[in-house]
Amino acid sequence: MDVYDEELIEEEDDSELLESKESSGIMNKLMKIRKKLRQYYKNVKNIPSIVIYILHALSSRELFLKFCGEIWDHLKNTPVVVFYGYLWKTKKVQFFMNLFVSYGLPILLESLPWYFSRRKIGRNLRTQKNTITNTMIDRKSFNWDSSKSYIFLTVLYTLLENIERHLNYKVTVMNRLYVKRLVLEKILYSEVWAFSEFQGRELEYRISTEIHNTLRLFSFVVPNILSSLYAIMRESIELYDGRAKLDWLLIARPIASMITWRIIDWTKTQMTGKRKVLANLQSNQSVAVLFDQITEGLTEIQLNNIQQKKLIEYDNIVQSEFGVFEDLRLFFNRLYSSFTNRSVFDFLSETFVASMIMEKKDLNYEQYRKLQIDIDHLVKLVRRTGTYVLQATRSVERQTRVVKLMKLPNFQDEINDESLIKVDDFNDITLHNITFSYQKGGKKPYALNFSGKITFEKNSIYAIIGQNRSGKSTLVNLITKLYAPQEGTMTFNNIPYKMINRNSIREIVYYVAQKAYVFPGTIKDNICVGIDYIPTDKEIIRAAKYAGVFTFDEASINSNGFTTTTVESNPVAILPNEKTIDELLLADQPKKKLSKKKVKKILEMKTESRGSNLSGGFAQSVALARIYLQKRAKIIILDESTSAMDPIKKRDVIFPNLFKHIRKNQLTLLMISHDMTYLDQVDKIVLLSNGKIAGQGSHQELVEQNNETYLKMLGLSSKL
Ligand SMILES: Nc1ncnc2c1ncn2[C@@H]1O[C@H](COP(=O)(O)OP(=O)(O)OP(=O)(O)O)[C@@H](O)[C@H]1O
Repeated sequence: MDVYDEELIEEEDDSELLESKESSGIMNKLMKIRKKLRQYYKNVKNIPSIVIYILHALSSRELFLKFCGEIWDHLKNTPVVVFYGYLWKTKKVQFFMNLFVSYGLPILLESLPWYFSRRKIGRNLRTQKNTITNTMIDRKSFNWDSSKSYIFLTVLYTLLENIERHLNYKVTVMNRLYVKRLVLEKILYSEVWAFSEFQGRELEYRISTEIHNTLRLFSFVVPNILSSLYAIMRESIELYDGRAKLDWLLIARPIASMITWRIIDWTKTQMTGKRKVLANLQSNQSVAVLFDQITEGLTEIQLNNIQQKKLIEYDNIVQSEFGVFEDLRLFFNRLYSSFTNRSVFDFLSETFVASMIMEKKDLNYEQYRKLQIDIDHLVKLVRRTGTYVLQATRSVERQTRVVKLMKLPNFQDEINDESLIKVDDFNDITLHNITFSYQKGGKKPYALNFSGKITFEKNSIYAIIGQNRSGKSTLVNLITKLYAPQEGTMTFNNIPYKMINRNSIREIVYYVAQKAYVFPGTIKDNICVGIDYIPTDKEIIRAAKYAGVFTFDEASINSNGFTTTTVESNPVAILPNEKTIDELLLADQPKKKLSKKKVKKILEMKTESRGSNLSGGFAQSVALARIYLQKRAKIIILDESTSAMDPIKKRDVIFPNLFKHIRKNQLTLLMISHDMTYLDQVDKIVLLSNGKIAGQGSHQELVEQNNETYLKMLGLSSKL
């Protein structure tokens, strides 16, 4: 039980408390006992240690409060508490439905007259079935009344059972969906760096499933344990009332039968069961991974002719599976199961006990059956309770990984944190003497480690350049508050970054990555992602046009959409300037403008996950188009977002439109690129090398300074 793990019961700082109370006599004794107890429970982690721990906590008010605090600290991150807390905040109806269906309804049904209680109806049904059967055995005439009542009770029983089941099912399905939403919310608002140990699929499937399973503890397992315990109590009382007819053999037989079945099951598992399951799981997983790899890298596999190697990999997995199937033990396992399933023990023991009891207690067969059925039912209840208790233990064990996810650092609370400043305009950003490392604790190697100052001001265009791994993207990561530097100062409008709400910074910034974020939908959907108004067709077309979405090799568009071949730019396909939507769409002069049909076709073209049906440069154009629809952004950051575009498109469409847009709207552009052709058009270049500032200034200034690194990058240095 992780609630009672070492952390919780380790030597706490209540030593002060102990000392301050040592003055009083009785208290003194209590303290000594408590010290001893503490010594004991420190070493023992089992139920007695937990009981002792609780007793210890109950010995003073302060310790009790501390104990409650500690328990809460542990519980608040458990899936059950987190999930119900989440429902309470976001979906109260579902919260109350959970409580009602799991706890309220069973209590309600049990407290209404007997024909509302499944337990009581079940008992009546068992008795009536026995009576009807025995009427037949005794060759008496058929009892229509009992039969009618049996049918009626069966219908009622099924109705009640299914109402309960249906409600349970509904709540469970909804819970499952809300669990996924909770996980999604955690992912969306968690610090990106905290995810290294979680994989996307694991978060979506494994964690969701584990949270869901642990919720069963609260919504299914615990209510069932409680209702089974209640039923055991009631059924035992009723049996006790008729104890004159009871005999120990009657009780011992089903217990012995239960134990026998346990032994049979255990032996079976020992023989082959677990090994088979394990092997199957492993091979399934390996096959899934192999298929994943193959679909991801199919192009490379085909072009490099490595299909045979992949088939051999599969054959190796199949071989390991055969290793298990060839095992003779499987055959013996089957043989053993067929024999034990014939229930020899059950049959012989029952007939033996029946003859003994009927004679000893002077019972007829009907009376004997009635007793036996009630006892069997009781044993079944005990067995069921045991299974639920086992399930409960497993659920608790499962919590560890989920708790880890719940504890992931996230900034959801920051959204409404009033103590942080919200910036709503942009003047400047400065970074001064920054040291930053991705390693925990800010240890070497440093991604950035510079002395000096970098400033980004409003209404300006900046190019951030440098060789691979020089720290360009890292600089952007710091500016967008994705990470914080270990040393140095960073300010936004002269306010230290630490004091600023990160969401407010991100409202002002619009970021486009190198690998375009393309999701399944249409090109139009992908252009409009993330904006909080509905743009007109005219706005969308203009954005697309500025970003080069219509600048392509016309031959590459066919009846199925685009081919993924590299395209050569066709500047003649550029749309005309500033026309009305109808003019834009109606114009159909193939050599100069795109027809309405083609524009529509492009915008409505289906995109696949990760943009797999788009060429790299085209996907980048789609992503770039988004910046032209941003109305709040004051800073545009492009992190190699044009790297896959052809040089003609960049020269004729992308850069002219981009710079015009930035200047016209008085925005600030931070552009990371390995493209050197536009550098004379930017206001300032920030040159990085190995995490340090290698130069700053306009193209002209850097050339005049004879900046070695810069000239080298331009290919102008003799010291290449
Ligand atoms: N998420 C990360 N975790 C650990 N190290 C990282 C991470 N991102 C970058 N680094 C490391 O930080 C250093 C700087 O990387 P960064 O991506 O900032 O360089 P860059 O100049 O943008 O490079 P490129 O031109 O290749 O994109 C590199 O050594 C890189 O390996």
